[in-house]
Amino acid sequence: MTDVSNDRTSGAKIIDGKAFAATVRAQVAEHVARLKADHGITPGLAVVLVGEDPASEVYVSHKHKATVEVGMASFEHKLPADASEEELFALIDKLNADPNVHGVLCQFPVPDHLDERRTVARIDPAKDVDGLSVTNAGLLSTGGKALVSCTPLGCLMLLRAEFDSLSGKEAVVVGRSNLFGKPMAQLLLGDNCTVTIAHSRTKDLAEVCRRADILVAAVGRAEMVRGDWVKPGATVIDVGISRVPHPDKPGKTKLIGDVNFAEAVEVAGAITPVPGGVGPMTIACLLANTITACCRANGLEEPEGLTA
Ligand SMILES: Nc1nc(=O)c2c([nH]1)NC[C@@H]1CN(c3ccc(C(=O)N[C@@H](CCC(=O)O)C(=O)O)cc3)C=[N+]21
Repeated sequence: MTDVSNDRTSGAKIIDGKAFAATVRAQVAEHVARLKADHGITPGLAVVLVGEDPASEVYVSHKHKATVEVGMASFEHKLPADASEEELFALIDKLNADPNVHGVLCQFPVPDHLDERRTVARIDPAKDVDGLSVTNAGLLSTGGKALVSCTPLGCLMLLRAEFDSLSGKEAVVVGRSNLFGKPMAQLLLGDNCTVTIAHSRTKDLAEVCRRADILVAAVGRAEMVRGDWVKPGATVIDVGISRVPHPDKPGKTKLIGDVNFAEAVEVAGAITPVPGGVGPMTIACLLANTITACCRANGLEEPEGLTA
């Protein structure tokens, strides 16, 4: 089957995350223009990259480009792979204190001699646009005004657009990371879903997944979720991004998700593709979080629709 448009007669609706992300970025750009015109404020995002991981370099350059495109200030800081914790923390302290920087993100993974938990803890929670700090995770789970981790926030936006209401839906999140699974579960709970967090030790994982009206796969294992794990008509959100050798183009790679797309698309009601699904939403939500942080820092009203 080659037709992947939304009006096919069989198979699932393909959720176009790339197009949705473009609308989010356009909203962000409008707010940036207003902040500049009405208040003389340019929202700024600082990204810190330690070491020379090629995948991370690509992500960071995508983030930089997207930031500049919406009219924000982008501050890129690269530290050598052998940078000490003192050097990294000195940089984070400087960004925390800089009034032109409203969001601070340290790209992960960091080299082994550095500690992600300690790094996140060093970032001012008000600038923690990854939503990873203990403060933001705690605010999210207690229904407060958190900065919410970008990928789960993007998934929530896609899901809200698919349904009139998420209330009462059976949601299964496969994966329990602090970066994704846990905040995703909290967001779905906040929208009144019945939430199950499944993971690698879950008994009868396929059976648990088959209960889901909303199945969110973030296991980190390529194509692990098979077609017969999907309840007919379910909405499937694929958070996986594995880079594998391209089957037809020697020397090239391709991205695949945690869901076996070809199988699942025949069963699901709606499904996100990889690429072009969740990934672009992550970057759009990073920009959205920077606006939110900027408005809060300046005591201004927050834009609607860009937060949870
Ligand atoms: N502190 C931190 N925060 C992050 O949010 C973070 C991180 N570290 N480390 C790495 C992961 C990964 N990540 C992605 C962002 C965009 C795409 C994205 O735009 N993907 C496109 C395709 C891109 C391509 O073709 O390579 C898509 O799925 O369509 C994917 C993955 C953010 N991460």
